[in-house]
Amino acid sequence: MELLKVDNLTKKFKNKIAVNNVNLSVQKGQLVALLGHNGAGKSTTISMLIGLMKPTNGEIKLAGFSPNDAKYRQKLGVVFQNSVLDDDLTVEKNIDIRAHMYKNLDIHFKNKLIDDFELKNIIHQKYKTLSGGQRRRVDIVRSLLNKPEILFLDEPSTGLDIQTRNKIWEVLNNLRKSMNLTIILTTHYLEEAEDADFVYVMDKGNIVANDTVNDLKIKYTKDKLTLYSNNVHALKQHLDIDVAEETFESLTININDHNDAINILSKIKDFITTFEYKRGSMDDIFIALTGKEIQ
Ligand SMILES: Nc1ncnc2c1ncn2[C@@H]1O[C@H](COP(=O)(O)OP(=O)(O)OP(=O)(O)O)[C@@H](O)[C@H]1O
Repeated sequence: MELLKVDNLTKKFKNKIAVNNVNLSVQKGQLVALLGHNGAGKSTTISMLIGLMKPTNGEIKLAGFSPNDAKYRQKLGVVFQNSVLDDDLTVEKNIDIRAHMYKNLDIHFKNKLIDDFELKNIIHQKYKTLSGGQRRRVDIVRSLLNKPEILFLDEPSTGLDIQTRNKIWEVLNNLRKSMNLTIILTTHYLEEAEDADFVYVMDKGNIVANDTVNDLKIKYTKDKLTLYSNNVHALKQHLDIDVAEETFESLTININDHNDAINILSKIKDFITTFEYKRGSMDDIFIALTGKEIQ
């Protein structure tokens, strides 16, 4: 079922077009990534989707509602790049202030979130004394208290260590299963986009690709096979395929998949000492589409 539909979304700041005719379609329960460099237009897009910024042009519908409908806002959870919590209040107080804003708050769900995101032993600490990872976990709990249908995460993992990032995603993935939660995230982390059901790549305000991770890989990446040899010259003569990179001890070739690799390896096995096989990555996709590497 289509939950969010965005048509020709555009935002101009004076003469600058920050978001240019963006179309999005998000199905309920999907994890959708908006991937792009600094300044690509991701945050501006999110700001319009959460009703914080008025589009210059275009239409946004969430389950049929527009951003200025109260029902639209009730369906949202938002984690901003910069926290909106009160530095001088404890974690508990910050969460409770938000919880009191909801008439039908599910206390069990609130407690479950506090457990799942492991906030119990920091619950009496002031927000300003928390580490970046702890803050982010509190921010996410705050955004989920109202059991949103759709959660917007604007660069949720920036500056977090790998363990915190994994923990956050473990809990979010469980919520996706149990609540059929839909998540839209903007990210610079390719690994995060790798798990997405669908990816929109943004560059200079435009969507330059929209596809599943698998299809993006098929279209824009090649697997690489690096062959190491004591006699690179002889190896090259036995390969009937173009060489992408050459060093004094190795040749690297672009191939379609592991079946190609097995065929090639069986033909030239007597000429190599060892090999490396590397599958195409999201990085390759980004470079192919924008000419730049993402961080
Ligand atoms: N209020 C504003 N006034 C003028 N220009 C703006 C404004 N907000 C954003 N921009 C410009 O719009 C473009 C898109 O910015 P945006 O913050 O959406 O990018 P982003 O992809 O989210 O980048 P980042 O990854 O750094 O957060 C940038 O060139 C930015 O300078």
